[in-house]
Amino acid sequence: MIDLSNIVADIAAEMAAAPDRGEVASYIPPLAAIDPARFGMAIVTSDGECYEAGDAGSPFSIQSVSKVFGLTMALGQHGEALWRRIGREPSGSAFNSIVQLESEHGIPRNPFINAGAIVVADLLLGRSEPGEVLGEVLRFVRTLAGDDAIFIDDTVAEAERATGFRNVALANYMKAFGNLNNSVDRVLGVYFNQCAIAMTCRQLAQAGAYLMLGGRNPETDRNVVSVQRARRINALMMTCGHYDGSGEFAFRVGLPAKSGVGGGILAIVPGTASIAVWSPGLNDRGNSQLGSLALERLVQRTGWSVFDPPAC
Ligand SMILES: NC(=O)CC[C@H](N)C(=O)O
Repeated sequence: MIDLSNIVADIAAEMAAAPDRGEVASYIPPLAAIDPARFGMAIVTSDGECYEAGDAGSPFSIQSVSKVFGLTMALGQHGEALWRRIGREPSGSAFNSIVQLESEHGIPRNPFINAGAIVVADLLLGRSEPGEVLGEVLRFVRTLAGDDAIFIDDTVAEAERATGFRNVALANYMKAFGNLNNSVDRVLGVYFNQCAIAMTCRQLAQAGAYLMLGGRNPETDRNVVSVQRARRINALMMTCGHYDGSGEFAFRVGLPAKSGVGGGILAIVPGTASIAVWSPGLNDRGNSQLGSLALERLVQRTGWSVFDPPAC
């Protein structure tokens, strides 16, 4: 019998003592100010329990973890047509890289690198106003988490707009290839604000629960996506969710997971658990250093990697 309360408490204690905490993202100024000593973890299980430790109740900037929610919404609106504009292969490049776009005609490798998420933002926009779309994204995440307290951190969004030169470059480059319908300004208005959503580990683990349950949100008991779509989103998280660190993460942890430069990671154990970890220090691939380590320890103690045999 797995004693999750103890496991989560032990991991949080080990992480509190960890000497190498990585480097906090510095290119978005408000993120640079976050204390690297923070660590939180929350696990929502398929039987509705929530186990948590450390700073699991502190909001943090979810950044690229939001790409999972954006993709889920865009697939709901556009279905398989989305894949005409975005690939499904790992990039092996940094999250904000531009290099592949030139030889690949402005089609981003996958929806979880910045370029891919910018095209997703364009798809979400359609002919609507950025404010409306952001309202929908926020409503979606609040519904998934069953918590209306989730908010967009305007200071972070503003800082991203002021410093997001690479994202402006990516968007312009894809626009030149005809892969954005809206203006760069409108698309990035959605993208920057979506990245600036703040959530706690508890809220994030709850929001990801539909991916553990074959598309069903346990809060509303409604299907957010079909079983097949949940499986496919999980597959993309496994292969692309940690950018050029995705192979290493699969090797060490073996779970579908999506990271963000705020230091958050959402990881899914299909049929069993939805897990959110947060520690702001990043490794050299821009993924949470201690978040990855905490998940590695968790799968070692639970046998939850998708590459482990089922528990007998
Ligand atoms: N990896 C990330 O979390 C990147 C998201 C960040 N908002 C950016 O665009 O650079």
